[in-house]
Amino acid sequence: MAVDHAAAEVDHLAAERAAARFDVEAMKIAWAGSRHAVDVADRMARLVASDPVFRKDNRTMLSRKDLFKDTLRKAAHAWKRIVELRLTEEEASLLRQYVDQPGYVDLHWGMFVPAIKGQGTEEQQKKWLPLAYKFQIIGCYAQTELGHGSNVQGLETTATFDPMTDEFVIHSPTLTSSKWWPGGLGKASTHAVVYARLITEGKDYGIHGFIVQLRSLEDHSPLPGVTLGDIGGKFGSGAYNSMDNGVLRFDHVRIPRDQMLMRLSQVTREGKYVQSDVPKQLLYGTMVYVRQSIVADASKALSRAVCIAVRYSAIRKQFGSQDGGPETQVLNYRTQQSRLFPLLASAYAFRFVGDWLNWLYTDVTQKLEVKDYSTLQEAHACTAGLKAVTTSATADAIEECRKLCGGHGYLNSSGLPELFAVYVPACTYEGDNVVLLLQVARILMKTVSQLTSGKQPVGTMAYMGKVQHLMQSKCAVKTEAFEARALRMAVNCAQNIGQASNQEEGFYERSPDLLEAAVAHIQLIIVTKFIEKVHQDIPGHGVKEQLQNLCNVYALYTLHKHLGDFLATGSLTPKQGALANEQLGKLYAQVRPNAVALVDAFNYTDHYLGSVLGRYDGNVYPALYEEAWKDPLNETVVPEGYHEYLRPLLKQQLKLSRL
Ligand SMILES: CCCCCCCCCCCCCCCCCC(=O)SCCNC(=O)CCNC(=O)[C@H](O)C(C)(C)COP(=O)(O)OP(=O)(O)OC[C@H]1O[C@@H](n2cnc3c(N)ncnc32)[C@H](O)[C@@H]1OP(=O)(O)O
Ligand SMILES: Cc1cc2nc3c(=O)[nH]c(=O)nc-3n(C[C@H](O)[C@H](O)[C@H](O)COP(=O)(O)OP(=O)(O)OC[C@H]3O[C@@H](n4cnc5c(N)ncnc54)[C@H](O)[C@@H]3O)c2cc1C
Repeated sequence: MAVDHAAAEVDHLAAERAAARFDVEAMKIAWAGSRHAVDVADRMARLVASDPVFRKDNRTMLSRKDLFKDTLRKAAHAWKRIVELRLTEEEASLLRQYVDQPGYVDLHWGMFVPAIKGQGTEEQQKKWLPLAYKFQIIGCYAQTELGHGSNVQGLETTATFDPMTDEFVIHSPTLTSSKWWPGGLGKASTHAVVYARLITEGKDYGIHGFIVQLRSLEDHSPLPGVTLGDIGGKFGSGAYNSMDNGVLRFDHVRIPRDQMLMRLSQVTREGKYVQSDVPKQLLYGTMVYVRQSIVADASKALSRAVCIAVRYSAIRKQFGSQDGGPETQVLNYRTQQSRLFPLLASAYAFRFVGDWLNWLYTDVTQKLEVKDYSTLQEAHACTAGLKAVTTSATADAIEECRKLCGGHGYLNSSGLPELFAVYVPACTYEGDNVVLLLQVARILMKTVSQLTSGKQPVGTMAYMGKVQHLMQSKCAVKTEAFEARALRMAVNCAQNIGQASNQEEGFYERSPDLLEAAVAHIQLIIVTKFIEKVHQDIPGHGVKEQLQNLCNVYALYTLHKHLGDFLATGSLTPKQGALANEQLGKLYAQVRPNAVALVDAFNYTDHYLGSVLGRYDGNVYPALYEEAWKDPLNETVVPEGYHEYLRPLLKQQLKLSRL
């Protein structure tokens, strides 16, 4: 049962809902993963929607200061509820999701705690995690600097070991070494995991993590030698401005030696650097964790936007009534369908690939615990690539949904401008998408180069082992065409790089093609995982059929959009390309009667959607009208400034016209 719309008097979308050819309740389970997941999400969504502290309809009208204070208030209230109701970790994390306001807690739970868990020794975890779990300290993840973000090895902050005092001296030697961007740093955090170059016995050992206290636990003032603040307003109103992204400089700040995160390497009391027998890439482990959770978030953001656009498109009518008949629902226009339904299919595709990625991440983590590092590269390639492809597609899709809602989509009350503004930095944070795709491309090139040596690729690269077959065959319009396209693009790149004077130069020259090869590889993964999902036993009347349909839409739409790649690599013939497009049109017709029910299956409350256009009851026009009157500009009939600026102008014009 959906949440705060139960009491709606009229369901303007009732006819749409009645037309659906599948069991929506069963689809909710397929989307959420289990009956239990639906129930917990429902309970948490209700809890948030019914609590006035979590109100967010006025957010875009708040000043930055008020918005920040509102975020602090919501975070404190959420924590109070979590403690009072003894919520489980699963429930608490859903509660935070439905509160739906970026804030320091995201970085505290999402990066600070995982960094200590992943890079701290058992002893360090015992010391710091209980403090973090009880919010006795608030932490952030201070990696990026003013001068370097993507190039982590280029960071300049130093941590120099002083054997005299058994301390590290943390220092910002240049302006560009100032930490810049960390969320929660600007105003809230008391501590940070700071990434700095470790220097001991006069040698620079590169980037390592350190736990550094930044503010007093008594009065929140910065500790001696620490300069910090907020980096300023960001894109959009409301949106990510609730987050205090910060700047931080150190002037020879001393921390005890045991605040270096020492699971991967240690510095002894004498100042000797000791490398553990684990791969040094584990330093990047927190980023791998966050990237997989960003993929899960992509389907949430995309499904929100699509839910708004589908419901509104079913309500909105334009044209077609010249002879007095009813106007056409814009959802019936073929163009609206061909723009919107692929996004609906993508929301489902990203949801399922996100689940799979979560499984992969859990599997890798378990292997790491028994010192099996064999799937580390696979985890890096999949998290980096899927993060890049799903966030770029989602950001574009939210903007497309805004356009699909016409003029009203541009109003803050549609929820779409803020959703876009909050979401779009996902293309940059946790690794710029281009930089991440180039990481995937490097791994692809490595895999191609190993094919001749007989080394069989594994995991998501396994298809490359079918090189003989895929390089020659003409493909049916199925997964095989995606495999052939991805492999041939990668092999073409490898051949072109091979002709350059050296590997690095070749990689640099061919990087635009490499990006496309990486995208092709990742799209193959998304299609494959969607197909695997629909091959599972999925209960509920018509549910499997709908998912099969959406899977076909996602695959054929991707094919249509990238037809140039498929044709250029000879993976498909032009005739097959045309047939695929033909088929796509037919699939849209099958989605149409189910579209509203397919977005209902996301089970979002009106509070979470935060959109007058996406209301469950479809009662859009009165809501739009009422919302307008709430704007602060409408508090007075005659605007402030009339007497200073409008009246004199109007009087002056009167004089001129009399001349
Ligand atoms: C409407 C309201 C709605 C409200 C919604 C509310 C919710 C909102 C919540 C929002 C919360 C969002 C929080 C956002 C947090 C953002 C935090 C950040 O950005 S934090 C900052 C994030 N910053 C970034 O992401 C920085 C991006 N940059 C980087 O990650 C690295 O510098 C690099 C990967 C690009 C290069 O690395 P580098 O070492 O220089 O050089 P090489 O390339 O030579 O690689 C060497 C070897 O390592 C290997 N390898 C590499 N990575 C990994 C890995 N992860 N693992 C394993 N292996 C890895 C690689 O394959 C190679 O292997 P091999 O060939 O030798 O075998
Ligand atoms: C909202 C937000 C929140 C953030 N939160 C945090 C946080 O909590 N903690 C933290 O430490 N950091 C945080 N960051 C920083 C973020 O991780 C970095 O901004 C991100 O990793 C990108 O790095 P950059 O800014 O150095 O971009 P740059 O690398 O300078 O990118 C600029 C351009 O150069 C291109 N480029 C760069 N390198 C290459 C290359 N090798 N080949 C081709 N093109 C290239 C990029 O594609 C891009 O177009 C946050 C950023 C944002 C926007």
